[in-house]
Formats: sequence, C-alpha cells, structure tokens
Amino acid sequence: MPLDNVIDATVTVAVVYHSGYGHTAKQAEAVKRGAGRIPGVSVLMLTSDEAQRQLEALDGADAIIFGAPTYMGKASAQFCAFMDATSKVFATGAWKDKIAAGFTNSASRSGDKLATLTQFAILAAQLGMHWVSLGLVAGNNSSDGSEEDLNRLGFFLGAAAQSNFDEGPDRAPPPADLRTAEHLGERVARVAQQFVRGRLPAQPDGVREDHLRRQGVER
Ligand SMILES: Cc1cc2nc3c(=O)[nH]c(=O)nc-3n(C[C@H](O)[C@H](O)[C@H](O)COP(=O)(O)O)c2cc1C
Repeated sequence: MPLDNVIDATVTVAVVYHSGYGHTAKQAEAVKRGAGRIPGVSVLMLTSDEAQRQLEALDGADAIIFGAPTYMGKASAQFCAFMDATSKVFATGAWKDKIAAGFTNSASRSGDKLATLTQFAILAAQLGMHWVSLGLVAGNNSSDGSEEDLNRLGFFLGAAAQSNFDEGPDRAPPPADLRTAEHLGERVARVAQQFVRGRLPAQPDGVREDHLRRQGVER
C-alpha cells in the first residue's frame, strides 16, 4: 500500500449498544459525538441486535465500545445475546488486538453498574482485545463537588450514567453523564488512532513525521 494511503487510513470506532427505553441510546449518541470529534475517525453505530446478525461488519473496526443498560445487576438480556454470539469471533480470533471499552446506564446511582462494566471487560479479554479505562478522576466526592462534575458517579472501568426511572430519555441521563460518555468516546478514538499509527511500517527519518505534520495531526 502506498505510504499516503497508509497514513491517511481512517480509524473506525464502532459503538455496539442496546437500549430498551432510549436512555442508554442517549448515552451511546454521546459516545459517538466524542469519538467523532477526533479528525480522521469515523464512527459506526450498531444496535446489539444488528451487530449480532452481522458480526463481520465489525471486523474492520479498530475499536469497539460496548454499551447496555444494567438490568438486574448485569447487561440487558438483549446485549447478553450479542455477547454470546461473539463466541464465533472467539473461535476465529477476528477481533484480537482491537481496542475495547464500555458504558452502562441504570436508574440507581450504583445500581450494580460495575457488574455490567466488568462483564464487558471480561468479554474483551476473552476476545483478546485491549481494554481502555475511562481515564477520569472521580467527580462529586468532596465538599466542593457537584452533580455537574464529569464522572460524578465515580467509575473507572468505563462510563456510567444514571437515569431517574420516572424520567424519559428527553430528560435522563443528565448532561454530566452525557459529557462523561463523550469523554469516553474521545479517549477511545485517540487511543485507537495511536494504536493504528503505531503499527505503520517504519519510514525513513522524518518522512512519517512530515506526513503527519502536513495533515495537522496532533502528536
Ligand atoms: C428489567 C429491568 C431491570 C433493571 N435492573 C436495574 C438494576 O439492576 N439496577 C438499576 O439501577 N436499574 C435497573 N433498572 C432500571 C434501568 O437500568 C433504567 O431504567 C435505564 O435507564 C434503562 O435504560 P434504557 O432506557 O436504555 O433501557 C432495570 C430496568 C429494567 C427494565
């Protein structure tokens, strides 16, 4: 492949999610917004039903971000069906060395969301993927903290959101949780880009840097 094509290669971040009533879909859209902010990154959105029917659509993705509501202390059954379907990928190793991350949303502040994020991280490990954490300090845990803080729910493994059960997706999850989801999308896109560029073939001194500089790429 010519050098220009290799360096111009778009990085693809896929978001695979389930949402029963629209709240986690809002969070998924926020993840997409964050990832899409990084120049040279395209975002592929698939519901877990769609992804389950066409797993090969994800073969070209450099990163896959898993998202589901927490139902009964675990990822929703619909998302679990997608997880089970990835046993085909387990067999072929097709997603090995892709970047992975996750997000979840539930009614309670904890609501046992950690169990869902842990499920996602284990899924990624079984598939040989590289898990990316949220990368934020915990918010709203001091006397000057507030509900507006990024990562107000204090998760590290992935992005968490909380949606009051009596509010529709037009009101929940709140802006701080959507900004936290945007942060995750942005972080995963950057990591995926670094990872893809790290695999570029070695170039004579300065050639690769010149290409990146001409593209205005942040190093
Ligand atoms: C079957 C079911 C189980 C649920 N279990 C939990 C739970 O374990 N913890 C929690 O905090 N909320 C729980 N909830 C609330 C949902 O996580 C919450 O309403 C969420 O916003 C739904 O997201 P969605 O609109 O994307 O489906 C449950 C809701 C349903 C329908």
